[in-house]
Amino acid sequence: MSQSQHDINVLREQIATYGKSLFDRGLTMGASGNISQRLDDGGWLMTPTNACLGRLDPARISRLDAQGVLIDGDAPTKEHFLHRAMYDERPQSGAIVHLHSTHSVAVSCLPDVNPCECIPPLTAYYVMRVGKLPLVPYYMPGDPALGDAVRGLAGKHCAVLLANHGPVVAGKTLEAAVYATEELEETAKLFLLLQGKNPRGMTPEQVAELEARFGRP
Ligand SMILES: O=C(O)[C@@H](O)C(=O)COP(=O)(O)O
Ligand SMILES: [Zn+2]
Repeated sequence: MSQSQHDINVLREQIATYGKSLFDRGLTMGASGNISQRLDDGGWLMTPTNACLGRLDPARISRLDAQGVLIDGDAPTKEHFLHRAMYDERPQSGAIVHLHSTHSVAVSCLPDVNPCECIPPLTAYYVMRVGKLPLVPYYMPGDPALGDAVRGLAGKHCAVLLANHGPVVAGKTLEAAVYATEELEETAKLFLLLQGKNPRGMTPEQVAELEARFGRP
């Protein structure tokens, strides 16, 4: 059964609350970033294009039907196809967060980043929340080709890093997607702090043990 209007309004409020929390902590700036939530009827709530995540009006959050047609609220983020590509490949995911969080963006600009795993497994929590983070080649924001590029990776990865742009992170719930985005940003910071220091990361055995115990994110 699909959600009631009341349930959808609660989800709208939740997007605005998390958006403000992320913005207030400097995890995204200006009108950058976007958030979406899958709905039971096959549609989505998405933040409107050019909206500041810190000042979202829940009533103006875009609601799209299962075909991606706007049925309520303002025009959606220009990355709607990127979010939809990720949902198509990840039926287990209920929400997606895209930010321009500083340290994650910095990693996305490094020349020698490993495109299969932009940040090594430095901590257990990173392995549990984010896992292997692939790099998506640079595309202009809003380019539909970005959706196709993400589609090829999203089935196996809950998070991807857009080159010279920022992270896109899916979670079972919006809370889970936000937590994973925060963990990614903190680990990107650690990774940058440790540049040139030859850090001791998690061993493949330790990573495998975590995956066996907690599953892949
Ligand atoms: O970087 C961009 O332009 C977009 O990816 C973005 O973060 C904000 O775009 P809108 O969601 O369309 O405002
Ligand atoms: Zn962006």
